[in-house]
Amino acid sequence: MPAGDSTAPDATTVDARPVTVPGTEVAGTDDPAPAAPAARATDRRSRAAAAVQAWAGAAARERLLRVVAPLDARGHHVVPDAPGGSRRARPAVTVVGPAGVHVVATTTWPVGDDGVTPEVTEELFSLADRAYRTEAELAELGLAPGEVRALAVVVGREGVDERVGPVRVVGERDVLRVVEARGRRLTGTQAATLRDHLLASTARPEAGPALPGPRPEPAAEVVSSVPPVAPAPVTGVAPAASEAVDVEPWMTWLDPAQAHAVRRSCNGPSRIRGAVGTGKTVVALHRAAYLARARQGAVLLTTYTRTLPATLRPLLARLAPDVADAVEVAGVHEVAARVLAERGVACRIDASLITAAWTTAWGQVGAGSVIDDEDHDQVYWHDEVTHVIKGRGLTRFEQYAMLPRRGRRHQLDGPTRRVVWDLHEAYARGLADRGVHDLADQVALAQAELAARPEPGRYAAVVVDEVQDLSTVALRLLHGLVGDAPDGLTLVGDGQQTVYPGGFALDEAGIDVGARTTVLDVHHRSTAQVLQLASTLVAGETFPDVDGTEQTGDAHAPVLRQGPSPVWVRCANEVDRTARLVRHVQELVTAGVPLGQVGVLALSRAGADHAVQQLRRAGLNVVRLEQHDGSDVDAVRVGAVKHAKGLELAHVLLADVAAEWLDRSPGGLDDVARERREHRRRELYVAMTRARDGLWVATV
Ligand SMILES: Nc1ncnc2c1ncn2[C@@H]1O[C@H](COP(=O)(O)OP(=O)(O)OP(=O)(O)O)[C@@H](O)[C@H]1O
Repeated sequence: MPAGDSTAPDATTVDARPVTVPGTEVAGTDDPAPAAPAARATDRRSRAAAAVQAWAGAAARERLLRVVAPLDARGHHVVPDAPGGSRRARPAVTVVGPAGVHVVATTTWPVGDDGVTPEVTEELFSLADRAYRTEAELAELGLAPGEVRALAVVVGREGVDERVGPVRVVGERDVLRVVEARGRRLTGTQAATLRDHLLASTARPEAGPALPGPRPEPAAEVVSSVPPVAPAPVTGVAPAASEAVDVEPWMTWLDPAQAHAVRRSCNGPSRIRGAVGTGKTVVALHRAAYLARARQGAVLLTTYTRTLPATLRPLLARLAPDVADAVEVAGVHEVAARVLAERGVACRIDASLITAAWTTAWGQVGAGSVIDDEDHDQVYWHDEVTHVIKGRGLTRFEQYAMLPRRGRRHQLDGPTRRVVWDLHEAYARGLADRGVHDLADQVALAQAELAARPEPGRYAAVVVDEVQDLSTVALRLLHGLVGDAPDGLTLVGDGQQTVYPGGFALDEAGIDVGARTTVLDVHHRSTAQVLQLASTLVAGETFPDVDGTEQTGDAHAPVLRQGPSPVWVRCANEVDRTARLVRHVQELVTAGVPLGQVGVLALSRAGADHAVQQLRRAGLNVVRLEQHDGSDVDAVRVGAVKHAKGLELAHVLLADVAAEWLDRSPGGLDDVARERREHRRRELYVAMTRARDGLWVATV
């Protein structure tokens, strides 16, 4: 078909050409009817116009069906769109198949240099709106929002590939290639489910216009995972093992609460929470991509853990190649460092000088004082200074004297707090004397810098994963980047997995999430057996949630996936434990488990170092988690639990667990011992729940 045909009349253009439409009694302008009264003439004219419009609509539909015929021939389902949209909307079809969902319409896209006319703008806007409505409808079943694409086709053309907002404009002869280039994303069962749903919905009347834009906030305090319309059972459309797709299953198919959380529109900062393995990181990735598509400007996806961004970056590139460049994935310290560098603010981080500053301060203030007791080690006071004091950005002793110290069980009296404050000041002097800053200073400097000279356009939105690990100052920094803008700040996390003792509440950082919280409750990672053992560690325990309340963990739906029982070995001594650990890794390798799917996690650095040494001695390839760049290297992952946050492995071995940490009720513990034990057990809980299939714990 010639290029010029793209401007042929269609349903949006009332053309008065003299055409006789078969099956109608209405003729064109040379109607030989005898002269009649004016009213009858007007009536005839309007009936003629309607008939021509109907004809033109039918022709446009036919043309559209010709455009998608090659897809039909390749096994994609073509579903006619429901009537609706704007009066001038072109007919559209939804193509559902292995390559995802495409809402397709033809366009009068300009051929020459005329630019985009208002008519084309309206066509594309209308198509984007149809795709948006389809996305909303299919999200109820769990289809990931990014899977619905809007395709405007220039009839008779080849080699056209333009993007106008969310709409991709392609030539007719490019359609098949463009669609199939997306690879195999949906299983046959999923595609058929979507087709049936769309076919059923085309039969029902439109729910009225639903243009993209601000949507009303829900009245409920917490949005439950139950979608507004009962979805098809997730299990019914989840990919079966025999129907492999080219992408990770979660990239295209979400559970309904996840899909809701990704698309939810909020008039201010919002929160997404859920127990371990409920897909929070998955949702964070989807939401970052979703916001990048919906907005002008960059989106920041950030987290506290330095190692997690390296894992997230390649996932995002696969999930959303179309917007991967618009999403910056960076740890919060990386963001702070960048801000300072851009503004020429000096900030020198030097680990050995930082340690020297601490050691000197401890010698000057801590050693021999009331805080130098048997109950607390220096790590406790270091955490108190860096997380509790500096993490909040406290500047005066009076602030610290009154602080509730949420999450720290051991109460400190006034004189003790005074000593801790003196220690903090001595440490600060020590850093200054050496011309260095620690990581808490780095974030505080960047936060102060941005507060003094804001940069409102830097990011269109910020999505924070593992928010429970951030400090108050880090949250202020991130909040400062986007403020309370609609959908500006999305906080994702689980207070039960807190492994740093800052204990902050969102209001300390000036953040109010109001009723804008979504709770995820389908566990997607571990077997029921792994989860059951891990859950005993936190059952009945409370933790200070970022909403300022004391919480027990979020519940999740029963886990159906079954696997072997976790192994708990009681070893005679350390030598015995190491030998068994190495042997178990070797057994997994012999059983065909890839080395990269085995993780050895430790609670202490010494435990991780020892495991690395012994595994290497046995000839096994090892990569330290803190040095891992997220690539798919064939080596056992070894590291501290802190570095395993957000990660998962098929098999997890715990290298340095003390038997008493697993003991349910030791009794008679004072506050300090109780706090330490709770902290340990929370870390163990995080470590164990990194395992998808196998868990091995050895105690001495
Ligand atoms: N919709 C889904 N379909 C299939 N798998 C999913 C889905 N959502 C999540 N998963 C899988 O579940 C596992 C856990 O997901 P994710 O890491 O996002 O959970 P999380 O809540 O962030 O976990 P944690 O808090 O324990 O770190 C991953 O293997 C992920 O691929």
